[in-house]
Amino acid sequence: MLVAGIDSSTQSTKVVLCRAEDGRIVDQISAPHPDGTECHPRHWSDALDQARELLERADAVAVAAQQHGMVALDEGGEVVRPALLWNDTRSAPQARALVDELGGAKTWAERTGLVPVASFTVTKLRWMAEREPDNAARTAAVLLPHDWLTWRLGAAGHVTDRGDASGTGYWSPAEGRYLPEIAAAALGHEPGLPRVAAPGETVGETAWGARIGPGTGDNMGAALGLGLRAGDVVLSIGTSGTAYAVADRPAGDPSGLVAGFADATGRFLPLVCTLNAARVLTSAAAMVGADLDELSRLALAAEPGAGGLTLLPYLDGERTPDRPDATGVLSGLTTSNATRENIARAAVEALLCSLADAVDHLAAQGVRPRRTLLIGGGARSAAVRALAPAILGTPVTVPEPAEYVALGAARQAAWALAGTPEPPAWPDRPASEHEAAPGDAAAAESVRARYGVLRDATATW
Ligand SMILES: Nc1ncnc2c1ncn2[C@@H]1O[C@H](COP(=O)(O)OP(=O)(O)O)[C@@H](O)[C@H]1O
Ligand SMILES: O=C(CO)[C@@H](O)[C@H](O)COP(=O)(O)O
Repeated sequence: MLVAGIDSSTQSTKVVLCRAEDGRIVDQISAPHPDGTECHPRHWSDALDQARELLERADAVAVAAQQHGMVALDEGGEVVRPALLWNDTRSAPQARALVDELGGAKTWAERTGLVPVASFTVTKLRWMAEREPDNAARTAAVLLPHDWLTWRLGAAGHVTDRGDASGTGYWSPAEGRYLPEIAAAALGHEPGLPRVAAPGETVGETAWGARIGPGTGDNMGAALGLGLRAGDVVLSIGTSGTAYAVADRPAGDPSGLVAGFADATGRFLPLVCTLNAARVLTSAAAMVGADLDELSRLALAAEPGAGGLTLLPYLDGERTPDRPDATGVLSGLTTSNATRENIARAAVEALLCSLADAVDHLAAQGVRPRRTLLIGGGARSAAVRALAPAILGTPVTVPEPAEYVALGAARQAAWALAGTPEPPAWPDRPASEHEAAPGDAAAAESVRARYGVLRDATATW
């Protein structure tokens, strides 16, 4: 039996076809999405259509997709406007207003596991209600990207899962139910919301007769694809930077730094997300006129500390910390340290400092890492892999490069096929272990200290 897992993430769609019994990959394909922070959902289905032949070989399929995006549908199921994505910051003022209106950060964290920032769906509903009242009035149902793709594949009605529902801001992870009054307060009327399927449930059948799993958010998908265990902390360097761990109890962090998501297995997934990750490297590469491999080589040729350069990597505004209007800052520049090598090094160190902050936020909520895993496109950078242990202050495990989100969706599809209470036990994939080089370890403390000073000094800019 074969199963297909779909990862419809910010920059692209990736599909893997695997053997259902052990997850061995037999084929894979990818197709790009347009750039931008809003996207008509038809671009996701167009990208998926390019994988149609591969998909039709599968006996079961499931979709994991970028979280939080607002897909508004009218009475007839037509898309009302392009989806506002998780990295669109226009709803930051609405986020602040919603926090105040519904009783403050502590109440939000207790009720929904989240404190609204612009990423979460609920704030996008409010933005549409205020700025596009006609679109809001026409909105009969609100889905997330994975819900919409799952429906288009043939699900029986609108369906979601706990993982993705927990990123909306109108679902309670602690109680496992919607809070429709919050969606209504944001939008101006109560929209139809997708049914929350059980983990491992079959939610429909494709046109070619394959079972459809419930799908989930991309981070929950990666957790399932990695077979995450207690004590594992994942750092994912994709368009977003994320740090997360599985937990038996829901999180509710009133500071809003940690989002108290649910996972795709019935447990929970406390998670910190930044807006700036792999693209910090692509932007730095463009700055120094290099490709990504050359950027990595340049960074490794520089001394630890980048000759005194520090980059604050909030290029597209930032979500953690909540600074939607922030920009990047390059500090400490002199005539003697302004080299391509130092700029490359500063970019890699900045990305890793931002992830180290994310791990600290998880630790403040009681997550104690025993193993740190590095995944996502950015983990393909040799410089990231080499410098991560020193900046993070811990050895790092890098699973072999693979599409872990898509693999998680495939494992969920295999689960739906098996109809068992637990997902099939797929073997761990090979991984490499990385330790800090002595010179890097000694310098890391001052690199993080300088980064912290710049981060805090710019908080009110
Ligand atoms: N060798 C590399 N070095 C640095 N970044 C890389 C490398 N290979 C891919 N990337 C980056 O990884 C990102 C894509 O990662 P991915 O995890 O697939 O993101 P997403 O899930 O957000 O679409 C792109 O921004 C790409 O530039
Ligand atoms: O908003 C979040 C998590 O809360 C992001 O992690 C999105 O889910 C997008 O992920 P990538 O495209 O970076 O994989």
